[in-house]
Amino acid sequence: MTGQPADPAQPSAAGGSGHAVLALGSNLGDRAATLRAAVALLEKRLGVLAVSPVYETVPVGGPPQDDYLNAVVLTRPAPVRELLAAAREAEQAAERVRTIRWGPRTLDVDVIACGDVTSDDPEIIVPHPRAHLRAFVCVPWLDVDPDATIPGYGSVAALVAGLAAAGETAGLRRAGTATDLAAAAGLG
Ligand SMILES: Nc1ncnc2c1ncn2[C@@H]1O[C@H](COP(=O)(O)OP(=O)(O)OP(=O)(O)O)[C@@H](O)[C@H]1O
Ligand SMILES: Nc1nc2c(c(=O)[nH]1)N=C(CO)CN2
Repeated sequence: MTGQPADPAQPSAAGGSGHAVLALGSNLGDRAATLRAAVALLEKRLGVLAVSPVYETVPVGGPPQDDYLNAVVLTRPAPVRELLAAAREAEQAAERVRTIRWGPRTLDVDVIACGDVTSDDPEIIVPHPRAHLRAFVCVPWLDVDPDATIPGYGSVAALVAGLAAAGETAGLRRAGTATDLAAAAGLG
């Protein structure tokens, strides 16, 4: 934590009200270690408020590739460009190489939402335009914030129910406690 009150609902003039939501994914290299390092970096740059359980997930879209570890992190709110900069810094620290769209990667960090803030800047679209379609985002997000909503799409609980009914959650399973991310954020 950064020494400020850990209240996710605290308003912030810098980044709108509420907290920011970042989604992490890794399917190359030591996936669990990569996620832990990313959470530690996000703690330093933004201040981590909560981390979800880690899920092992079947790849959605893209070429045939190995399974992912996915998790969601809640951070303090910040301007969306700052959130993107922290996400990119974490990806660079993991030596991410961009090749084909939706191809395998050491680390992907997507900015999913930040309270009720919206951005249509193509460099940083908020809420993330595909978040509501992705069980590997919505399921861990719901775990860590049961009251979550996506501006324009409604409650994440309802989205997860719809994804489950469509069979989209079948490719997710909780990873073991060895991948727990809380310690990496200093959350004990
Ligand atoms: N909310 C956002 N979070 C992260 N990147 C974003 C966001 N909105 C737009 N972008 C832009 O998307 C571009 C592609 O990002 P990236 O290569 O991580 O895509 P991807 O993770 O493969 O696919 P997807 O966007 O479907 O998750 C980046 O240049 C980035 O600036
Ligand atoms: N299971 C899973 N599938 C994906 C993921 C991901 O993180 N997990 N990320 C993608 C592009 O961001 C495309 N497909």
